[in-house]
Amino acid sequence: MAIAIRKVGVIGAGQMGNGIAHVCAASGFDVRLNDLSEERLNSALATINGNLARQVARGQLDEADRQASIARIVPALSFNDLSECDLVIEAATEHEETKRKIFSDVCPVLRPDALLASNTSSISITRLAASTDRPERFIGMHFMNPVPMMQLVELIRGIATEDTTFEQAKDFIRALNKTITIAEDFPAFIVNRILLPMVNEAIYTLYEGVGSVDSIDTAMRLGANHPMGPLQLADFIGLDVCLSVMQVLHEGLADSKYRPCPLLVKYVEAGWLGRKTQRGFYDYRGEKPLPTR
Ligand SMILES: CC(=O)CC(=O)SCCNC(=O)CCNC(=O)[C@H](O)C(C)(C)COP(=O)(O)OP(=O)(O)OC[C@H]1O[C@@H](n2cnc3c(N)ncnc32)[C@H](O)[C@@H]1OP(=O)(O)O
Ligand SMILES: NC(=O)C1=CN([C@@H]2O[C@H](COP(=O)(O)OP(=O)(O)OC[C@H]3O[C@@H](n4cnc5c(N)ncnc54)[C@H](OP(=O)(O)O)[C@@H]3O)[C@@H](O)[C@H]2O)C=CC1
Repeated sequence: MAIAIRKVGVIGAGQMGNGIAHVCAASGFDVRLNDLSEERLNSALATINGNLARQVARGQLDEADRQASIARIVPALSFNDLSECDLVIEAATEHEETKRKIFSDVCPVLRPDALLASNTSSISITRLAASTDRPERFIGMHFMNPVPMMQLVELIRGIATEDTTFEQAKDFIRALNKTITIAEDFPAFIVNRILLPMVNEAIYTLYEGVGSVDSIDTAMRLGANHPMGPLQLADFIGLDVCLSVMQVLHEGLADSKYRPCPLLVKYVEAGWLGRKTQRGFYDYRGEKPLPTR
């Protein structure tokens, strides 16, 4: 039975969670934003405020709408604060056990008819759904980074996702004024099946000494008209996410062409995760980003 989606819970207030909360609130939905710490939630609200202000400065939003949007986002430190949500979107770390633990903790407090979605970049929706009490009302809803700027949402049904869930998810994404593409539930779906091997290949190009960080990013920005070079993009996505996606592809498709570049592994092991840790293929701690290799 279809339910009206008015109140949206977002679990994980990082790069993606704050962007999803931003677009939901700006589209008129009430939002409950959850993360592990009050500090992270406050930081996310500040980021959202800044990005909304950026849209006001660009004339994409008026000041009254900015204020109304931010007022619709309520921090939710406890999963109990999500109990009245019609839809909950999980956007926590790309680590299957973390997601499964979130689902086992949050499902008991949700209404039985509430929908549950994951913003996972790559992990099997069917497998994640099986770890919930509602595989029929579970779906992959894959937003792109940065969420307020990117038009696409990839929609992925698990084997048990019901038609009503699928239709409601499509209506919800359309209400966000986003464009839907449908992917089958195979490792990394469509966008990351194509994009992340390219990013991994750019890291191999650096690792093998074919080019420098600067020459590789310049080559692809000016040679292929990419808005960001692949190494800049890797830092933007997060090197931990890039590595997780390559590991899911490598394990899920059992093809050595998806093996993560050892240099990517090394950066993640060093905690150099890109922009979110101020250092990855570039060092962001100074005036302008400086290549770290
Ligand atoms: C990994 C996955 O699972 C799937 C994915 O998401 S793959 C990644 C997909 N995303 C991409 O490929 C992004 C490629 N980059 C771009 O399209 C563009 O560089 C961009 C849209 C991100 C920015 O475009 P731009 O014309 O440079 O915008 P501009 O106004 O100059 O903004 C530049 C800055 O603002 C950010 N930005 C602008 N508006 C923003 C908003 N509303 N919300 C968040 N960030 C915003 C940009 O990321 C960039 O960051 P810094 O402020 O730290 O420098
Ligand atoms: N980065 C990208 O470009 C894209 C990422 N995605 C996907 O979105 C999801 C989030 O990615 P991203 O936003 O980049 O990751 P981030 O690391 O930026 O944010 C993840 C957030 O989830 C929090 N978190 C971790 N465990 C829990 C928990 N148990 N309960 C609540 N919050 C938790 C983290 O807190 P803490 O840091 O304290 O652990 C962090 O604030 C991933 O599945 C990723 O694959 C999808 C599209 C694009």
